[in-house]
Amino acid sequence: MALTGDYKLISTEDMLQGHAELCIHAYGFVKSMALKCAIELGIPGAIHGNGGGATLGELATIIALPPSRLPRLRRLMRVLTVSGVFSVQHQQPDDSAGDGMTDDSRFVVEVLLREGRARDVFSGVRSMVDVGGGTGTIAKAIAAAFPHVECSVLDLPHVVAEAPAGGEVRFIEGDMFEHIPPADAVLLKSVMHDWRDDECVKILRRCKEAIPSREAGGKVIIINMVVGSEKSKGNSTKKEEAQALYDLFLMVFEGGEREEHEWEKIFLEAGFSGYSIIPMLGIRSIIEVYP
Ligand SMILES: C[S@@+](CC[C@H](N)C(=O)[O-])C[C@H]1O[C@@H](n2cnc3c(N)ncnc32)[C@H](O)[C@@H]1O
Repeated sequence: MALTGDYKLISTEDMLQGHAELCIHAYGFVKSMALKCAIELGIPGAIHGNGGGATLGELATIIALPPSRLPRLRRLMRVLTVSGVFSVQHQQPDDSAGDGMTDDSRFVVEVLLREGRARDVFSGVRSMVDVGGGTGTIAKAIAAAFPHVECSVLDLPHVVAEAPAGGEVRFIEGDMFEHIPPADAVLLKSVMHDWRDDECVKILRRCKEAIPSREAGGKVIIINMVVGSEKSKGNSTKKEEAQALYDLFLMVFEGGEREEHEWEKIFLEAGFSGYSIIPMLGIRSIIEVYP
């Protein structure tokens, strides 16, 4: 599937389905890693010895997993259930289950601009800073599509040094943990999944300092996954499988995708009053967070 070809010939639904399937193939090796890990942990034997089924908590106790590792076990089992190695019979309350980035940004912008909802996201926004915005692919596309939005990019000095000079977008060197320049909206695309909860709370506090009140149009726009937002009944969807694989892949880098309650926790801790999830990007969503 060509991601840089002529998108116009393909429907948005097909593009997003294709993206989910591409992720499943690209991160397919994660399934083998997960299976090896499950065998080494003795999970199949533990389930068998427990009568053929176990809750996550029971499993953790049987394999003597430290409680701090329970979230990682949940992520591992999510991959093994969405890929059909194990099955979930009853959903338990605690059991819910460089260039590449630039291409991805082009893909996201293409989808964003096709959908009327993108207009809602940017209407009334007079200025936006794309935090961790790299060399500005998204910011440039937004500036071109929504000329009323003054766009800038904040990134680390060595990244900004590679950014093209001139143009509509202003590049600012800085550290998002220290200061974010003022704007009506702060965009964070594919940034938060690289950081722990306490680090995300720090970034979000800097965001809150940068934006005006909700009444004055202030908001943070996050583009990331909300894992398990479309709970399937019965078979797992391609979308869930792609999300679970990518999430476990990120664990190698100490990162991870979040479920809605995990997002909510960090938003509240950073002092935000509310949020709204717009699931319009296939395996990812736009999350608007309000001060
Ligand atoms: C995973 S990339 C995402 C890039 C872009 N948002 C996208 O989706 O294509 C993370 C970006 O965050 C930037 N970054 C990392 N730490 C940062 C910091 N402390 N302050 C500002 N930017 C940072 C990196 O340089 C990189 O450009």
